[in-house]
Amino acid sequence: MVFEGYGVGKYCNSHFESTTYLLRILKYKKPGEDEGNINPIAHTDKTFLSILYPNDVRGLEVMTKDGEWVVFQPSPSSFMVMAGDACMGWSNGRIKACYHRTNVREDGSVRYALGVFSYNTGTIEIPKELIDQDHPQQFKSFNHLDFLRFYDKSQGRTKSQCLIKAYCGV
Ligand SMILES: O=C(O)CCC(=O)C(=O)O
Ligand SMILES: [Fe+2]
Repeated sequence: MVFEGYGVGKYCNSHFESTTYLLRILKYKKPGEDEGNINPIAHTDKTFLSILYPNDVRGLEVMTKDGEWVVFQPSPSSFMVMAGDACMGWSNGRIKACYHRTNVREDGSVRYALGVFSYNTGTIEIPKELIDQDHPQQFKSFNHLDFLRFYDKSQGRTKSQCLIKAYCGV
């Protein structure tokens, strides 16, 4: 859908042939008084796409482009699809990586979510159709798995920042 929406559907097959998925069960709760912050700090995912299916406990918060935090309202019939850093690189910055955090506020509530995270095993290149005078190239081609290694090494120092610019920004 995303590829077709941008008129680059012809690259879809080759992209999916080199896509791999990670399925995780996530569990978060409001931290106890002596626990500090046990939930993920604000971040962008390092994925291409992340798909979340949570239970009915609220907690996922997403930052709007105006800098406001909004709480995602879970419903049994909805999934949350978020662009990660790799999608931002691939789309030449047209699709922004979603800045989000988990913040369970209700005492005793436990948030469970199923997360499907997609990664590309090859080199990600911006489709030439997405580069023009109005949209000059913002990212060099990059290997997604090498980008994850770069992220791993920068843990703690830059964990909360969108790293894709630091990694392969032009
Ligand atoms: O609370 C959630 O479901 C999202 C967790 C999250 O941001 C992540 O695992 O990257
Ligand atoms: Fe996340």
